[in-house]
Amino acid sequence: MKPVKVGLLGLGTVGTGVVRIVEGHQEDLQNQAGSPIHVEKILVQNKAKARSLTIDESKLTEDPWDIIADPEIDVIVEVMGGVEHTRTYLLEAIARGKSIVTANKDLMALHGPEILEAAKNNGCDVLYEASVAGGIPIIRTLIEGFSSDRIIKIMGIVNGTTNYILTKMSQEGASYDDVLKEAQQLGYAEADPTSDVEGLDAARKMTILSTLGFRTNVALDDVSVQGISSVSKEDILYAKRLGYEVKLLGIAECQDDQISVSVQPTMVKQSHPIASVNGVFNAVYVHGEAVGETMFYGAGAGELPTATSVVSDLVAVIKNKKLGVAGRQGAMVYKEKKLKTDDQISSKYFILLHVDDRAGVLARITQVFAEYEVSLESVLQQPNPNIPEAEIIIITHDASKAAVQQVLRSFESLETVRRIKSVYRVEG
Ligand SMILES: NC(=O)C1=CN([C@@H]2O[C@H](COP(=O)(O)OP(=O)(O)OC[C@H]3O[C@@H](n4cnc5c(N)ncnc54)[C@H](OP(=O)(O)O)[C@@H]3O)[C@@H](O)[C@H]2O)C=CC1
Ligand SMILES: N[C@@H](CC=O)C(=O)O
Repeated sequence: MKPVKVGLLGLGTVGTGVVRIVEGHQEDLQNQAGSPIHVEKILVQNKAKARSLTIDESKLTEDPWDIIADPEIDVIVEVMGGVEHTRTYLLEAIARGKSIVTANKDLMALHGPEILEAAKNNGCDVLYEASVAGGIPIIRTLIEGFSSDRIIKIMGIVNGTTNYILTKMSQEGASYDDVLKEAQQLGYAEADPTSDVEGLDAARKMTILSTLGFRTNVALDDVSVQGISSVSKEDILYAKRLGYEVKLLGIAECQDDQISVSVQPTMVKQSHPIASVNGVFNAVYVHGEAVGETMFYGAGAGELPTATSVVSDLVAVIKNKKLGVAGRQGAMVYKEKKLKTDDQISSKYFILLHVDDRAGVLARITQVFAEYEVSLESVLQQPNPNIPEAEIIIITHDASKAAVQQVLRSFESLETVRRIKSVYRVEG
């Protein structure tokens, strides 16, 4: 049986897992794909680097064209990361008729439509299951499992690094910097972890999920993004006392074909299943009009979980080629994009203020909420021994983002409000 020859771009955390699974599960993979699968050549930056697995050195190359231009290579598996040069390599490979498997959410969020169009025009597949939520098969689920439904909400913990950091801060009182270092050592964080902690990695993943879920071309610029660098241990403790956990949540909603997509630290009610997703685990909650609420859970990063998704895409690509259906998926994106305005985006909010401790202050504050028609679920005023002022903790009912922003602007010019300490969206 003629083997399928794979060119692997990258032999880091994920690439190493891909080699281990292709070698370790060869017999099963061969039975499913109908051919042996050989990793023929591997692109790395530095051939001399020590590797955590034994590899035939003659397979390694530092020249991408050794792989892209090799007519013997059938499929390219891209697990090297990066955007511009990677886009060039993949478009060149597609132009030569090679199908692609990639774990690269940065690339797919920014250039997905162009790459998928090129693949379709050249009769190739581009599959990218590992690009969102590591080992959870959420992309296949959105494309196939929910093809019959209309999705109204996708809410996810889609970044393992930040969930690992928030969990350790919440459960062990660990410091942000120490846990970030740990996440880097464990291979969860991106080469530049700023994209994890500032929410950009999650925003890229939400761009991909909302495009597939709502069947419209969501762009990265459509996603409002806030990371976790402003989350303090104090906020986490407050959340706990009130029955919430702080999570970096991606939230995509669609009502009457109007959508909103955001990523922000969010207070999630402890009774919501997503609140108990801890460590490097990810979860994606999908609410469909017909199916109701569903949730998908698993490891969101790391060598073998991510490689599992990559290799299952590889099997799918090989099967499609054998069946003669490569590059012939139906249209996944066919609706005109309509974005909600801030007036139309609604949720509950947690607001923590430091205020002067004197008569009439609470009344003045609640009056501001009333002026902008933001109704309140609970208000708690208490002294804080660590500050000279009093604290007011407010949880609103559902309110528009625009109205809450107006309230916060009013507080900035209100003399009795010394500090707007924290503001969080609330879910659950
Ligand atoms: N780590 C994870 O858990 C997950 C990662 N991903 C995505 O998978 C991809 C790979 O991630 P990961 O394995 O963690 O990355 P690593 O940094 O661990 O590995 C990158 C690999 O690519 C090689 N490489 C990088 N740039 C170049 C270049 N310009 N030319 C040649 N080789 C290059 C490196 O070579 P060398 O070894 O010589 O340095 C290395 O082998 C990224 O897109 C990432 O976002 C997706 C889901 C989870
Ligand atoms: N850095 C990412 C890796 C997977 O996509 C994460 O932490 O989730």
